[in-house]
Amino acid sequence: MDVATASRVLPQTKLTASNFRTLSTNNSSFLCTRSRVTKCSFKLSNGGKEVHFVSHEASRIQSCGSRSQKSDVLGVPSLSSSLKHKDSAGRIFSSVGECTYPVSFIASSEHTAEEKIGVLLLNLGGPETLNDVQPFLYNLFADPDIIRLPRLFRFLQRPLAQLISMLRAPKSKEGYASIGGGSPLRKITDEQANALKMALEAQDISANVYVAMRYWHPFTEEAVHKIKKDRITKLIVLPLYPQFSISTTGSSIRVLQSMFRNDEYLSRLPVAIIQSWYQREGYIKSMADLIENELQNFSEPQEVMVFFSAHGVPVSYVEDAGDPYRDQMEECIFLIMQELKARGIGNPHTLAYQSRVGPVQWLKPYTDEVLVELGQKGVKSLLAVPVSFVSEHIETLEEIDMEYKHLALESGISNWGRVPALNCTPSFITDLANAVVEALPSAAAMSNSSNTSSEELDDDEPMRYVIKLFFGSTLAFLLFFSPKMLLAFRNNNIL
Ligand SMILES: C=CC1=C(C)c2cc3[nH]c(cc4nc(cc5[nH]c(cc1n2)c(C)c5CCC(=O)O)C(CCC(=O)O)=C4C)c(C)c3C=C
Ligand SMILES: [Fe+2]
Repeated sequence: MDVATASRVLPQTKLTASNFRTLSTNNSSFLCTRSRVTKCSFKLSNGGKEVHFVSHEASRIQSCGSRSQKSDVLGVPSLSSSLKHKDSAGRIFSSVGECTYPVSFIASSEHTAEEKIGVLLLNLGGPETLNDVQPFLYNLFADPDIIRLPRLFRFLQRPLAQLISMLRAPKSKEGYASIGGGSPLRKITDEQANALKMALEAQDISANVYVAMRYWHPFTEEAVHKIKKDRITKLIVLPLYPQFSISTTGSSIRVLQSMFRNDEYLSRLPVAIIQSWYQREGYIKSMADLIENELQNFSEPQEVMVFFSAHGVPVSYVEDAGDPYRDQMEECIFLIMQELKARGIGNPHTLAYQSRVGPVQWLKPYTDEVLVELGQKGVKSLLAVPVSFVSEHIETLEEIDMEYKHLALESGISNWGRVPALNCTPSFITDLANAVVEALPSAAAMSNSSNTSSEELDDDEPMRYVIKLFFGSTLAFLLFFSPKMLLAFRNNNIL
């Protein structure tokens, strides 16, 4: 895939929900001129609506086959989630999400001796002690990309976060207590950062690797402060989420953008952001290796149902806000299964979504419901594969290993296995290092453009604003006074 990841780089991005929606529409064409362009025209075929994105120093990387290819190569990326390409080495990658944003680049600068390269790993963060749980939850629910309130109700974000975090904390604490009293995420992410630094060194690239957590230490702000202190001259932003979601990578990028926008040094710093990398050959093969190994632990490996369990997101993210998460997840599973098939492993498989929170609809099917159904259908052996996250965390160690295992056994699935998270698997870390190397030539300064916040969504159109206002009020009313919500409050299992 090589520079394919770089095609997901999005400095100067206007990260708005309307962009997500507009640009994730299928059957669309995206037209950019080559080299430095001033205008990218995105044309929707349904309805003929045309949207123009103007950028002052625009050039757009299109997926290309060779590492030596210059970053100012422009192309005609497709938005179709089903499109797949082969690179010069015949490896398959897809164009999913390439045009999720209007993207602009300054032409590449060569890697020079004086350069101080930084790699910023984005992650979610987790409470390190039980006392951290409630403030961690507050940070999470105070994020407008996690609880997406209509603009008119934004003033409720923090009080709501306070309320929900307090109600959720006892249940969360139980979970964290059962996995040793805190999240292992910081330790594992630090190990991944060190391993990545070494993997880059093995390619003669000296880089500082920083960890930026969204909801707990070390916070994004702390990492950015270090980057400034170290006078980094080129930065690659690498989310530790293979698939893009508004709620994860999108949220962290929004924070970065608001920090970079108003800082003289940061706004000039050449940056490349790798949006998603679920389709990278190295990642797909590493996942297939883990599955292949784990299947060997079953007495009849070919009988085992391979059960992919991904973290869910509310349906509205995908269907209203255009989050590419579900499409990317489905394609990711397709690629892993294709890789297994190529190795002669043709097990049945299924995908379900776990960890739903609160009274809204989440992506379906739900993991717990599917496990029960599979048990009823007579499935006897099942291998759970956590797929949306690359480190062990509460949802693998507690939710899958304890809750779902228990449910599966109760439902008649007698042979249970679980694929470990990738953590520091060497082939995976090497692939991350390759992704960084491939993105280096495309680093470009972030724009000073003023409007990058997802809070400034699509309220600029009066009609849309009125509609949002109406549905927002209805939603808030339903949310606060629905029997389900009241029941949830009463049972203390809210969110
Ligand atoms: C790709 C991964 C993840 C997506 C998408 C995601 C969306 C999402 N999550 C919540 C609510 C919670 N998430 C919590 C913890 C948590 N979530 C992820 C990953 C994704 N979340 C991770 C890696 C973790 C940290 C785990 C750790 O080890 O600490 C929690 C807290 C834990 C709990 O109480 O269950 C909540 C709550 C929402 C609402 C959401 C999308 C809108
Ligand atoms: Fe989560």
